Amino acid sequence: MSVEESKRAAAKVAVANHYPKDAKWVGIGSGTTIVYVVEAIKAAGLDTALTRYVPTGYQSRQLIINAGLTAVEFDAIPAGTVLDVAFDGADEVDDELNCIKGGGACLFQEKIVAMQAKQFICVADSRKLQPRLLSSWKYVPVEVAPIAAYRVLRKLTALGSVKPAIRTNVSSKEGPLKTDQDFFIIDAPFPPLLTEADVAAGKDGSGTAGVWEVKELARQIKQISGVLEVGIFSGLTGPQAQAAGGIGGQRPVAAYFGMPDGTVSVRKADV
Ligand SMILES: O=C[C@H](O)[C@H](O)[C@H](O)COP(=O)(O)O
Repeated sequence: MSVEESKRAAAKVAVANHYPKDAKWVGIGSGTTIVYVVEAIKAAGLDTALTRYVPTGYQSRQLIINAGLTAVEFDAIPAGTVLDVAFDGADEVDDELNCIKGGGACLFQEKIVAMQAKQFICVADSRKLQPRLLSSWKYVPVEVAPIAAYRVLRKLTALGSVKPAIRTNVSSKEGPLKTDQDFFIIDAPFPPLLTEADVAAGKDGSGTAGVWEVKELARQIKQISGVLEVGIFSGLTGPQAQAAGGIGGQRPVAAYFGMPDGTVSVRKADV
């Protein structure tokens, strides 16, 4: 089965298992895999007339509109509204469902949409399924204010990143790539990151200087002035956040992976 077909298979199962029949608010992520989620929503024959779909960027909004669904920007949803579910792709997912996102330059809106949802569901193909983050995918995308970019590069190097770099356009237009917020993306390589289970088992990283635990690295990058958001999605899941009196979490409750043999593999969070 092709990678595209495997993404389609994963999307179909994820929508069948997690799309509430009476959904009023649904978050729609970015990238190539989310296209199949929207396709599956349409194919399910649900009544979507009263459902509002919250995009995570320009591509996501166009996807919703072109599917004949109703897009409502994040800043236009009524105060106190909690999304029933948010679907999105990922660049890599570890054993504990921590994710790397932002390979397609979307991460800030993806994070606020995920964190406004009762449950965040990840859909991907088998290449994204790894025991630890940065096993196959090699860098953490970080969205930064252009004026602070060189400062952030220096701070990332101090945290142990080897040769972080401002992402440039792949088109003929030269210069740094701009996000939907008109910010830059810095791609910061780090070695494979430790999970909570690794830390509990006493593992201490690569043996060299630096921060290698998922949540701690995310926390330290987020603290750098000039950083809008970091492409590590870790910490609480939606249900865990709600149990703690909050709304949603940035870690998915479940991740669906389309496998080369046509099956769909599922990882579920500890909730
Ligand atoms: O920046 C892009 C987003 O985080 C995507 O969700 C992520 O890169 C996965 O994209 P794809 O489904 O194309 O692999």
